[in-house]
Amino acid sequence: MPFFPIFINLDGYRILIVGGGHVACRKAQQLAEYTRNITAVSPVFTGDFQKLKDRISLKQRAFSYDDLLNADLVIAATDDGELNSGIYRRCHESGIPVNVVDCPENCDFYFPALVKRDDLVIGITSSGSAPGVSGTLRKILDDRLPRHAGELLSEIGKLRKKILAEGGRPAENQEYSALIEHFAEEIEGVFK
Ligand SMILES: C[C@@]1(CC(=O)O)c2cc3[nH]c(cc4nc(cc5[nH]c(cc(n2)[C@H]1CCC(=O)O)[C@@](C)(CC(=O)O)[C@@H]5CCC(=O)O)C(CC(=O)O)=C4CCC(=O)O)c(CCC(=O)O)c3CC(=O)O
Ligand SMILES: NC(=O)C1=CN([C@@H]2O[C@H](COP(=O)(O)OP(=O)(O)OC[C@H]3O[C@@H](n4cnc5c(N)ncnc54)[C@H](O)[C@@H]3O)[C@@H](O)[C@H]2O)C=CC1
Repeated sequence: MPFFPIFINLDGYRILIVGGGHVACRKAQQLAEYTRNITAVSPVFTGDFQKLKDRISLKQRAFSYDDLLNADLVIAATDDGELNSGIYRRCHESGIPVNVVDCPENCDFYFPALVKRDDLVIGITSSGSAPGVSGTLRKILDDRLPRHAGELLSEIGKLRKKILAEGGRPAENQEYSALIEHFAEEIEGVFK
């Protein structure tokens, strides 16, 4: 079965990343765009990972199972398969959602490839079939999607809020429909 995409508000989630390598770093870079409450534990962090130190709490030591006591969402991203499976089992016992990077069967949730323009977020998955394909499609969309798509969305969002505050219905508002039409034309232009 394909994976179902769910977009989560990460406010209030304490996220724990176990591992400090290439894969853990990619997960950390993604998550850091959506929340500040991230801790990573690893005896060694790559140079790119260390660049995130202002946004992520880096604990330079081996993982301890006690680390799970302060976590609501866990990413097991070490190169130690046995440790990753152990983290999976303990998270399951404790009811903590977990992503295990070397074992799709041991994942409660999966990372998508992401295209982001402010609040506009496109998530892509191959449902585990071939993650490299998700990354390739992400690059194509990211190159084409206009940089200002997020600003256009923000403008439309502000109008929608105003209409709702005045007791109106966005779907019946001409200015709102015209802005969405303008948005569609801008996007369609680059995909023709
Ligand atoms: C199940 C999942 C679990 C999860 O990690 O959440 C998973 C699992 C595994 N990935 C593996 C390999 C690779 N993964 C990538 C890249 C990405 N992987 C991502 C997600 C996911 N990967 C989830 C499924 C999502 C989906 O199906 O779409 C992306 C989309 C998001 C992200 O990581 O942020 C990100 C692209 C981001 C971008 O470019 O935008 C590359 C390419 C590269 O590194 O450039 C390779 C090498 C090429 C290849 O194999 O395709 C392996 C084998 C490891 C080994 O060989 O040891 C496993 C384990 C297994 O399959 O057994
Ligand atoms: N899901 C995905 O997107 C992908 C998953 N993988 C898998 O991800 C795994 C990790 O790959 P890389 O990041 O490239 O490896 P890496 O060798 O760059 O990093 C491994 C990290 O694990 C840390 N680590 C090891 N023992 C630890 C412990 N006891 N406590 C805390 N941290 C510990 C190391 O310090 C290191 O930072 C591999 O098993 C690989 O098969 C690989 C590519 C993509």
